[in-house]
Amino acid sequence: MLLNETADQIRSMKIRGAGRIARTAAAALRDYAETFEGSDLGSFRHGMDEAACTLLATRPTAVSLPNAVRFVMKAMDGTGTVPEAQSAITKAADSFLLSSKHAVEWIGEIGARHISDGDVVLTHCNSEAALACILTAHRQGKNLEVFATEVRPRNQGLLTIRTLNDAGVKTNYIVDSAVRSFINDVDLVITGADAVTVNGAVVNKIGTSQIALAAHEARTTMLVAAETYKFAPRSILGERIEIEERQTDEVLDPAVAATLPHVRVRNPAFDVTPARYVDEIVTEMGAIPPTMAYIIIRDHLGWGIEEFHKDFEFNERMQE
Ligand SMILES: O=C(COP(=O)(O)O)[C@H](O)[C@H](O)COP(=O)(O)O
Repeated sequence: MLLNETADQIRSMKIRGAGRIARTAAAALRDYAETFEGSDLGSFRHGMDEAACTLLATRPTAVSLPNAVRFVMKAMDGTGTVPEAQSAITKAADSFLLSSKHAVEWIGEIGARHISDGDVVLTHCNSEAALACILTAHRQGKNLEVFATEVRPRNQGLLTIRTLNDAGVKTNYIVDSAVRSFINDVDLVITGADAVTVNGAVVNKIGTSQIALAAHEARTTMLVAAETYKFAPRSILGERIEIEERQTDEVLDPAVAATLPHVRVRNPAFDVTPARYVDEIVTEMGAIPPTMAYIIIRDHLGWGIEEFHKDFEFNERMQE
């Protein structure tokens, strides 16, 4: 697929979910690099910067996207020829794809240990990482029941219930506003994440923070399943995660909206759950308290403060 087509598919949400978006972007950069013909390293780098920019502009919230793009682009550092740079990019992209796949598998294993036989689990949206925990526990023979929300307005819950149904997991499908009515029947909430900030706040599908509040009030455990490449390095510098606000026609038919001149339709796609409402974040490095986010960013992702200078140079180059 051409890079612009890939970008369109991410923008229109044909490809969605933070992990998939990141893997798709890494593969798109690799494929784009391989199509370059010529020997001028400057032109190659310029083309790669443009491709990175195109991908980064698709959706603003999932931090897995800039983290994946940076990981792949950084591989060009120190290369002296186009073939060298191409091969470094291919290697980095392939290594990201493999480690991302393994991360989800590990999260499944670790998350499944938090699920006991007979548990009722509630999940929101359609998260590979959250589903990995549920499906691993199911494969281990634990008897589970799941509540899955509808996820207005894009109904990602449909994807979730199909997957759960295909695996033979007993599932209840509920509208988003029914969460509080059922929360006392639930032992554990597991969601995914689009971003985790340095203070342990979790950015995920709109409605997650309401579910976390309901879980907190009911003393129901709230787990977040997230690969470490969803942790947001730039939040160390106080940079906020942009919450994507999508087109209003996803919420209300434009013909109806046209009859309501005093009504403004709002459609934020994500919200922020403060760390105090999250019991643990299940990463491929283990389950951690959300307050350990800084350690993940600094020690595991390797983002010391000096890295921001390099990152700044990269951003400057991309804006040229
Ligand atoms: O909020 C969403 C998807 O939102 P959208 O449908 O708007 O992309 C998912 O919970 C996270 O991205 C985690 O998913 P995963 O665990 O698969 O990375």
